[in-house]
Amino acid sequence: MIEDRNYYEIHREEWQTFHQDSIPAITEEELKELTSLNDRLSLEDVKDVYVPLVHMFDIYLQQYRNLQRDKSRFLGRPYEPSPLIIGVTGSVAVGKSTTARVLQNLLKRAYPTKAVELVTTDGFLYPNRILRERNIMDRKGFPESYDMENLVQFLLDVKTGKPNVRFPVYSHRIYDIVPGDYEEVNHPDILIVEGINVLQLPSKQQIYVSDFFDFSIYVDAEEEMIEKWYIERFEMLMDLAIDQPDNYYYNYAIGKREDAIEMARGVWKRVNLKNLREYIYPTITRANLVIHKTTNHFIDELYIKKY
Ligand SMILES: Nc1ncnc2c1ncn2[C@@H]1O[C@H](COP(=O)(O)OP(=O)(O)O)[C@@H](O)[C@H]1O
Ligand SMILES: CC(C)(COP(=O)(O)O)[C@@H](O)C(=O)NCCC(=O)O
Repeated sequence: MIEDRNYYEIHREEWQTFHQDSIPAITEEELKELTSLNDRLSLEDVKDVYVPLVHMFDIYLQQYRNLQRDKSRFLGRPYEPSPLIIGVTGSVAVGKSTTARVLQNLLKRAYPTKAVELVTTDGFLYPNRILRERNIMDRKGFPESYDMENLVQFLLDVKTGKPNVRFPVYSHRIYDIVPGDYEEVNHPDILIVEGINVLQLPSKQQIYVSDFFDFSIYVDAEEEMIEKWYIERFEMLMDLAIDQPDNYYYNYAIGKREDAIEMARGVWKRVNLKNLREYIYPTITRANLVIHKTTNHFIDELYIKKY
């Protein structure tokens, strides 16, 4: 956990009482509908943690719009709305995608007329072919495994209002970039960018990914817990692969379970834990908000940056 005078440490019990009158209170029906979209997420977490968070985003969104509007008026330039961008980061398997998806759904609900899009930076990993050529297949997720220039260009295009901006897609199922597959965002009002690398400093570029962020979140938990969640997800991916010979996890799924789990533990330690310690965790102090999770993904504390 972080100890920093630049953060307000807020316990869940206090956090859950925060709200804004500008956003209508969520109904039990809506809560049930939202959690049914993601059965891993508890109703309490949505209500106690994510709803107040979306209420706080409202402050950022209003300020962002006012600032952009006043600035263009001052400069005598036409007001061109650009998206508010939120970054979500943390270790592999800490629950970033789950957090990003629930935020997307809650923001859509709070702003029914606004387009809220989600992009994961996995799509900007180099394809396995290139990782193999560069002999960095065991460095997947480390800074050198991402095409950061392309990611920065993507964010620049979206922020500056380019229409139909494409981005590549990564699949855990094939453990690779999906060849020729792209998704696109078209003038979103809010964009959530989720990935382990989004608060990292660039090695070559002049611009950081985080230069485009209006708000950033780091999802944090103890290493031993994240390892457990990583292994559980690995087992779930194996279970899904059992009848799919073309699935990356198939060979593990049909082999001895203990061997597969031992292998996954090795990957966790050699790759993902190393990456967490060397490159991901050091970015925690750049986040505007740290969400701290404990056993069973229960969120116990939040840290909000003061300045
Ligand atoms: N709030 C939660 N409650 C229960 N399980 C969760 C929660 N958040 C994530 N998980 C589980 O933990 C594992 C890792 O989550 P995921 O969102 O895939 O992590 P990441 O995107 O950080 O790699 C997955 O198996 C997911 O289902
Ligand atoms: C592709 C990833 C870097 C992305 O991380 P995630 O989506 O799990 O947050 C990661 O899932 C990964 O594949 N790491 C390499 C080692 C491994 O776990 O196989």
